Amino acid sequence: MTPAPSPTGAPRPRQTSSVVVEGLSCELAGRKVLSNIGFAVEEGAILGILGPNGSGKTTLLRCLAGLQAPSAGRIRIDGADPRALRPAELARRLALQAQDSTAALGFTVRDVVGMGRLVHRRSVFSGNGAEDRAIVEDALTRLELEALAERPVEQLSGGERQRVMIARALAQRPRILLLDEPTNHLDIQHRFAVLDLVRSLGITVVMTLHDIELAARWCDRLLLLKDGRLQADAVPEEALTAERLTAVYRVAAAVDRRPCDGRLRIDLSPLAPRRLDHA
Ligand SMILES: Nc1ncnc2c1ncn2[C@@H]1O[C@H](COP(=O)(O)OP(=O)(O)OP(=O)(O)O)[C@@H](O)[C@H]1O
Repeated sequence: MTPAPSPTGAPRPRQTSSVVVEGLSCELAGRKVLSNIGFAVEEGAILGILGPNGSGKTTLLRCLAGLQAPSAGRIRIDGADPRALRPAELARRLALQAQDSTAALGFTVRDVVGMGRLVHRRSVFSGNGAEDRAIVEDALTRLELEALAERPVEQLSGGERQRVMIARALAQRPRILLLDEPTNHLDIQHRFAVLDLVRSLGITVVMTLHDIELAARWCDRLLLLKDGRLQADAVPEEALTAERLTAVYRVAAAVDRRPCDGRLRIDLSPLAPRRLDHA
């Protein structure tokens, strides 16, 4: 997959924070699923969110995208509260690739990627300009979807559909990209390719991931969540200690660096089974 240009061409200098979260808590169905979360993402940086199932990763992304109201705290997306922005204005600032792509069923791949351009039109009924078409073709090419462009999305495999949803988010040409487990259906080659592509965009990216080594390799900073609470907010080398991985994931962990390139090597294995004491 070919790296995409940032909307303005060259990657922007990393100076200001494009995402700022302070004291964020969120309740769903009367249960607190995020508690007092705070962090900032520098413009152009990639933030990875890690944590076990149910730790609040998707809820945090939904809060950033303005889809979920916090019960306390403050979120700023390029200086603005996402829930105070008009939908079109918010969509020009950020794009969310969600895990659930059922909204796209019944459309071809090209149509679905083209939906990323709708936010840039005055009306959904206004014409599909040459620039829009070129951006859609570019996104299809970058995600290696040209051969699938006329196929209905419901006929695609899980990994192909995942690439379509990423292409749609790219076609939106946002300043901030939110990705919810962008690699979970992808084979290893496409995982690397998609993450290389994301890295090459030069825009701010916040993504949830389950693969800890991929997160360590492609993210500038990592958040670790457990039960809705922040356990770490640091560069991968500092966030991913063996003690913290054991505490967060309840697995045995060993972390060292590969001699060949100095990258983090993370070895996880089950904890010794606990004896079940029966009275
Ligand atoms: N609409 C909802 N109503 C009530 N509870 C919800 C709702 N959505 C999520 N939850 C709960 O909130 C908690 C956090 O869910 P969330 O989807 O954010 O976790 P996650 O870290 O993304 O999990 P996973 O790794 O399994 O995708 C979970 O306990 C989940 O059951």
